[in-house]
Amino acid sequence: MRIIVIGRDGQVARSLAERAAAHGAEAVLLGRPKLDLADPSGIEDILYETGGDLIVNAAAYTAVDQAEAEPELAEAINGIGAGVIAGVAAAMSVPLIHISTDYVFDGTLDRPYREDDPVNPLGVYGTSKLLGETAVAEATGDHAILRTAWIYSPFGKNFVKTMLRLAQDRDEIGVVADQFGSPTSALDLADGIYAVAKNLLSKPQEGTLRGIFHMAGGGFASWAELASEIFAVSARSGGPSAKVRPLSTADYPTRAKRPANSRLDCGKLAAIHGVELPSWQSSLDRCLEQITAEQH
Ligand SMILES: NC(=O)C1=CN([C@@H]2O[C@H](COP(=O)(O)OP(=O)(O)OC[C@H]3O[C@@H](n4cnc5c(N)ncnc54)[C@H](OP(=O)(O)O)[C@@H]3O)[C@@H](O)[C@H]2O)C=CC1
Ligand SMILES: Cc1cn([C@H]2C[C@H](O)[C@@H](COP(=O)(O)OP(=O)(O)O[C@H]3O[C@@H](C)C(=O)[C@@H](O)[C@H]3O)O2)c(=O)[nH]c1=O
Ligand SMILES: [Mg+2]
Repeated sequence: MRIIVIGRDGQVARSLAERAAAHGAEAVLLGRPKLDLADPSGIEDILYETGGDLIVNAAAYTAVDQAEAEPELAEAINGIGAGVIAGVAAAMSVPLIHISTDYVFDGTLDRPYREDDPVNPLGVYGTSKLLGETAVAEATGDHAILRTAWIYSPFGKNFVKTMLRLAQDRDEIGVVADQFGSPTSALDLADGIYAVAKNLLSKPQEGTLRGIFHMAGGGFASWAELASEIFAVSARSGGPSAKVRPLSTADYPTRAKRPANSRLDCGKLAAIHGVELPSWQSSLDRCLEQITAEQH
């Protein structure tokens, strides 16, 4: 199985590269400057030249606060660009796995979100990702849109690495305790993506395998709970740690509004694709081990 991955240095792209061999797959990563989602002109030629059995779009404009100041760029990359990739996937007759986000929801529901719950993004990033979902679905029926959340990994930028960095010169860190979600290891997500890829390729006509699925780590947390667990694990191995001061959203103003509840119900994925990601706590342990190992 040869997979074309859109995105090169991102958390999910790098995790797909790292996990490829374990799934007997070859991952070819395409990123800027060669492939720029904001500049659709050359994309079709590059994808045809590269060739593959399936495309995974793991590239996106992911700076949630910055997006409020750059809505056109975020929508070009996450909306129009995603649709261009999907159109080429259709032309090449290969399935597309597209990665989307919990931030398409407004967070007002009082239970974990299912795939068919109403979307209503609170900010530009979520709006742009929702445009991408629509563009993908319009361009090709042969797709799985995987909504995931709160990704962490040893790679790139994420909340886990931010907390470890801040703890290096602070004893106490204020973290919002009233936003709840589904922390997800990018490496677990990569394993899940390969499992879905195999299902799509082995049953090209099977409609139930196609559509929107929630794929996130097992269990839920607030950002403050996640931070506390990061520091508890890090402290045990002598790494940086700090006391977490729980804040309300109002105490931590940000440019973009974030959902208070974006917990994802992943039952549909388990029932249809037979995929269930490990609990966020067990994977966080492994991620911190990997981060610590890389620092020595
Ligand atoms: N991070 C998270 O918590 C979550 C992410 N997601 C989604 O998961 C997917 C992967 O996210 P993640 O790996 O964390 O993202 P990262 O921010 O780690 O990486 C994003 C990648 O997209 C690339 N990219 C950005 N703009 C363009 C462009 N114009 N053309 C080509 N490539 C571009 C970046 O390239 P470069 O290195 O050149 O900047 C980078 O490699 C995205 O679709 C995101 O929306 C969903 C839920 C949670
Ligand atoms: C750094 C920091 C953040 N926070 C809060 C702000 C925010 O509510 C929450 C998380 O902040 P971050 O900016 O790290 O995370 P954020 O950029 O909102 O993360 C999101 O990224 C996009 C790409 C997604 O798709 C989402 O699933 C989600 O992972 O923690 C604190 O309370 N204290 C802090 O010191
Ligand atoms: Mg951020």
